[in-house]
Parts: sequence; structure tokens; C-alpha cells
Amino acid sequence: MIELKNVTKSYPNGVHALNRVSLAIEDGEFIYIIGPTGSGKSTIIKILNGEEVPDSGLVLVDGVDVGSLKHRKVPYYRRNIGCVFQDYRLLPTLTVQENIAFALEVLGISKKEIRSRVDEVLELVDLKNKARAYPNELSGGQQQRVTIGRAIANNPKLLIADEPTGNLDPEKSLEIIALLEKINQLGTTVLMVTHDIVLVEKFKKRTVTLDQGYVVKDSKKGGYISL
Ligand SMILES: Nc1ncnc2c1ncn2[C@@H]1O[C@H](COP(=O)(O)OP(=O)(O)OP(=O)(O)O)[C@@H](O)[C@H]1O
Repeated sequence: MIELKNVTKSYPNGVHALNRVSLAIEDGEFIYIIGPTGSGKSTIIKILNGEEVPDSGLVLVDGVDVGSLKHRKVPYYRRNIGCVFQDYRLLPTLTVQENIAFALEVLGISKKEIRSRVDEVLELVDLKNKARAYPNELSGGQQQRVTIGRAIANNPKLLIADEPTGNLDPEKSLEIIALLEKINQLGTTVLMVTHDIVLVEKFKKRTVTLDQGYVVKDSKKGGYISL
């Protein structure tokens, strides 16, 4: 489903963020991307969601050649990808259910369909009792669960999470991984960038390690190398 072949990316300041990165990710996989700061993890995510374009190499997501997508086609392409970040990026003036509904409204989905999907999502992320709360009335873990709900509301095939537990304590982090696992079991491919080696060790998944823009390890059974 996702294929990176010899992907190279440098930024205008001359930094080589990715060097001949090749990676194949099957439908339904759960994969961690780890590595020291500046190793290129976020650059991979930005290339996958069409925010950055590789200098060379091929990036295929579900048959779409992402590197040569026309600018105006990027928003349509992104409909198949849910994104979650370390900072929750919820709209502060909308309630939990409105935040989730908003992600569907912009796609032109009918009100009736939105209502039933929002209910399903609230159930999945276990926040039915907070449907009418505003983001600033929620804990960090709850806000991140709303963000995850919003990201999967449209049933994307791929969920990308960039340091989703970066602002959470260990207990809340476990809840978030458990939720991502549940979403993965429902068929969504999950790609998670993390610094949290404890989580990587505990919830063993395929783990790709980057260092200075190179893939230095791809461990199918989980585990990592310290760098
Ligand atoms: N927009 C940009 N312009 C110039 N250099 C950039 C830009 N974005 C990233 N870089 C550089 O590219 C390299 C890879 O950055 P990237 O953000 O992909 O790393 P990362 O592994 O996600 O790091 P972190 O763990 O700190 O988030 C770094 O050296 C970074 O300074």
C-alpha cells in the first residue's frame, strides 16, 4: 500500500533529511518510526501527506504517485489519510462532537450521516460523556482521543501519528497506544513516529529506525537499537 523507493530529500538550507530511503508498508500494518532528533522522521510524514516533495525517488500510496501530485489534487489525496500530532490542534470554540463533525462537514457529507458517524467515533474513543465539552475542559489524554477520533472520522486507510504521546504521562500514553491498536485492528494502517522507547518495547510492532536520514534498522518483530 505504501512504498518508498530510494527517496531522497534535502531542504533549501542544504540539510539532507532523507537519503535513499526505501520502505514498503502493507495494508493493515502498525509500524513505528523511531530515531534521534533530526533523523528525518517528520520529513517522511510530510512526504507521505503531500506537504513536502521528494527530490528523487518514488513515493506510492495506494497507487498514487505522491511525489508528482499536482498541488490542487493534494487536498483530495489527503482525504485518505488521518493525521494526529503531539499538539492536539482542536478548534477551541467547538465542542468535542463539533470538532469531529467539522472534519466531515468540510467533505460535504450529509448531516444525518455525520450525526451517526460522530456517535460511532465517540463510542470508539470512549468520549460519549464528553460530547458537549470544549477542548479546554478536557485532560491532555482526552484531547488526544478527540484528535484521533477526528482523524479517523472519514475512515481513512492510513493513520499517521507524529509523537501522539509526546505531551502525555506514561499512563495516558498507554491509553493512546491501546486506542491506536484498536483502530489498527479495525483495518486502518497505523504509522507512528515516536521517541518513547518504553512504548515501543511494550507494544511490540514493526519498528523502522532512522539515523541521519538513513534507514538503519527495520525490525519486523519490534524492538530497537539505541543510538
Ligand atoms: N523546513 C525545513 N527547512 C530546513 N531544514 C529542515 C526543515 N525541516 C526539517 N529540516 C531538517 O531536516 C532534518 C530532518 O528533520 P525532521 O524534522 O524530519 O527530523 P525528525 O527526526 O522528525 O526530528 P525530531 O525528532 O526532532 O522531530 C533535520 O536536520 C532538520 O533540521
